[in-house]
Amino acid sequence: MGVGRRMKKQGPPTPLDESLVTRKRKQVDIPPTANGVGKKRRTAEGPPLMSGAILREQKATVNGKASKDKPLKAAKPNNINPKKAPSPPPVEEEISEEDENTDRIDDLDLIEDGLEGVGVSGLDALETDDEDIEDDEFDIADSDVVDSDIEQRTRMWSEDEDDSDAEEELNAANIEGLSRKLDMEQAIAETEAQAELEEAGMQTNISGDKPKVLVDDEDEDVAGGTSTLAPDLQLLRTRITDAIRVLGDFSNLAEEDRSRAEYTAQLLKDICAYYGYSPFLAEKLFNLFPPGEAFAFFEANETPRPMVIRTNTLKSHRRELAQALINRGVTLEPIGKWSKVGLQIFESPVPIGATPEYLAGHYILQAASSFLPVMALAPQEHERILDMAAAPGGKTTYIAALMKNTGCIFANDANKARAKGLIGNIHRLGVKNTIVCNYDALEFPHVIRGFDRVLLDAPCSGTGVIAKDASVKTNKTEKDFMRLPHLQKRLLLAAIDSVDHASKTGGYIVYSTCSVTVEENEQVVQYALNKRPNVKLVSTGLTFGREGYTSYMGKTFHPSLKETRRYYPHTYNVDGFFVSKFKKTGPTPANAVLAVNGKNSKQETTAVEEFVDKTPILTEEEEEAKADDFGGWDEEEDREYMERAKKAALRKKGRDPKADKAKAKSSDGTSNTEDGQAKKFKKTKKAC
Ligand SMILES: C[S@@+](CC[C@H](N)C(=O)[O-])C[C@H]1O[C@@H](n2cnc3c(N)ncnc32)[C@H](O)[C@@H]1O
Repeated sequence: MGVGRRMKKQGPPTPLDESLVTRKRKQVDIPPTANGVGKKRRTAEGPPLMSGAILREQKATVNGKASKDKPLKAAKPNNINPKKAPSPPPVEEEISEEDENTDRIDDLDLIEDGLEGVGVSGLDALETDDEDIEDDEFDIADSDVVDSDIEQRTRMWSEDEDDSDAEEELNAANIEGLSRKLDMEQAIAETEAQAELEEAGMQTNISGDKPKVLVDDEDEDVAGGTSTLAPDLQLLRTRITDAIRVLGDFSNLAEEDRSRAEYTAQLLKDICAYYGYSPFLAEKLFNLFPPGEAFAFFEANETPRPMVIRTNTLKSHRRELAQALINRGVTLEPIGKWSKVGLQIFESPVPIGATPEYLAGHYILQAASSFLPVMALAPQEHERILDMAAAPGGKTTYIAALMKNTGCIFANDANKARAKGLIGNIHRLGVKNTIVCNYDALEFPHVIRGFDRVLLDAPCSGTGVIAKDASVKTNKTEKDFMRLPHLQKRLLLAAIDSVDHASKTGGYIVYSTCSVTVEENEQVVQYALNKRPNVKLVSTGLTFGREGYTSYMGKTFHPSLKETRRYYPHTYNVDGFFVSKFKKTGPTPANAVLAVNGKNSKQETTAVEEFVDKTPILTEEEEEAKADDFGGWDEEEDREYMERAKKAALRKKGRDPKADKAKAKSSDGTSNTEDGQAKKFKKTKKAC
């Protein structure tokens, strides 16, 4: 590859080619909605990525509306063949118990092949003062880069070098011109979009005021297909957009004597046929948004999110890494002001999961939204952290990097095979402060507790990462949305009970999922608030993301749920995610049962022997005096807790603990106080 070509790749990606029908079609397809979703997507089009970003930043400054939770480029459509038809409904596969328990992996670390089309990010305009995260002082001008690109690249890095760059460009002399230019661009985009909408209307027989959406006779549903005919995707799509238009302006556009429910039912049916969702999941996801936005969400699930890598600051610096990859012909740029370690990869002639830098552990492939729970956790150096469901380790290794390999992390995963993958990543990235364990995390407060911070990145349905795993569209059933929240609730209580409320530096719990359903998020958080009055929700510290629901479909949640954050593919071009942060304010009250390793939830509420977090609140001197090599815990006390837990569990099963003890002694010659769990615990502690 010649220098010229390489240099060409270094700059921001070129704007989408006007001649491609795909762009137009994408615009046409966004129905104008009351909430402006369609409009947002249209107006985000136009200038090249970075210059667009800079201009938009300037405009935002001009208007004084640089909204922190409204990324200026968030709604930019992906450039991955927007014409692509949605994936057909996947063939239903039988899911093994293990797969079910594993649930979603929100990291791409196992991807080892090269890049093909990579979407344009909406991330780079997100703002934050991520002061906690260090960046480096790599001088880009010293590189072997040909001058012609330096200008572009300086812009590309301006956010690191000088946050005020964009504002400096905006001065009294050019403010008016820039503003006018932006207005013009916006006007052009809107006119284009309008024309295309009209054109779309004319292409069908529904041109006119009242689109024909409702199908009277199912047998004659040409668009939706019959038992013998494949669905007509183009017609289906048009009907979907028309239904959304009607629902957005019902009094004017609906046919006479037709109800909203009829239109909604038809729309849902068409969504299922077009995108391949089960009716159950389509409805669940549809209900999260106004119709127009739901459409944007379903659309976003058809294109992959941008590929992102996280610099491993234990081994490299972002600029140094970027330079090394640029030299290999990789086109990349920082993901945005909100992260100083993320790089978005646009194009690469080499497999990004097999470069020498990758193998040397200078970076990890990690979805952008997967940074967020760790940023919310905000681990401090020398702390003791528990990552309850850690494999394959994207978040664990980020925590280790933020802690600069100090303190101690317990990285746990119930799945042994996945825990091995976690070990691999830990080694590759040079993490030295982490102990990998393989417990059911429900056991945790009885294995070790007293952590400064706990991350529970819970197993979930993966409705936020459908673009990565389309099987979610059909393989999640009603049962999953009962089973998973049930597990998540118990895991969250275990997370809370594992934290030291008296931690001098922490006392925080972060609960996150890569799912967007309310059952797995707000409802789980609300359950924890109900069961543990010794925690409260606090700000995640994340500067963007939508507030969590405080009410949803007749359910009302605590007002503090607005401290939680939701992320969607169609708003920030990131995987769907949910992040919440709790502060533990006191010991678990006596009437609450410390989360136990019960096989059923009843144990939590009906245990005869209650386990109470008796951790006293100590003064600083007492804490210091108490602290042993690992922040202070009492082995005798833990053994006692474990024994009592075990006895309670046996009694509940109707067995006599004494008889079992005798049996255990006779079979392996050891006392049941030295059971597998205690041994594991001892080993773990020794290793630490
Ligand atoms: C969303 S993934 C975690 C991703 C991980 N935090 C990361 O950033 O790489 C959920 C994990 O939970 C694990 N898991 C499921 N049930 C568990 C349980 N009861 N205890 C501990 N881990 C569990 C799964 O094996 C899976 O690795």
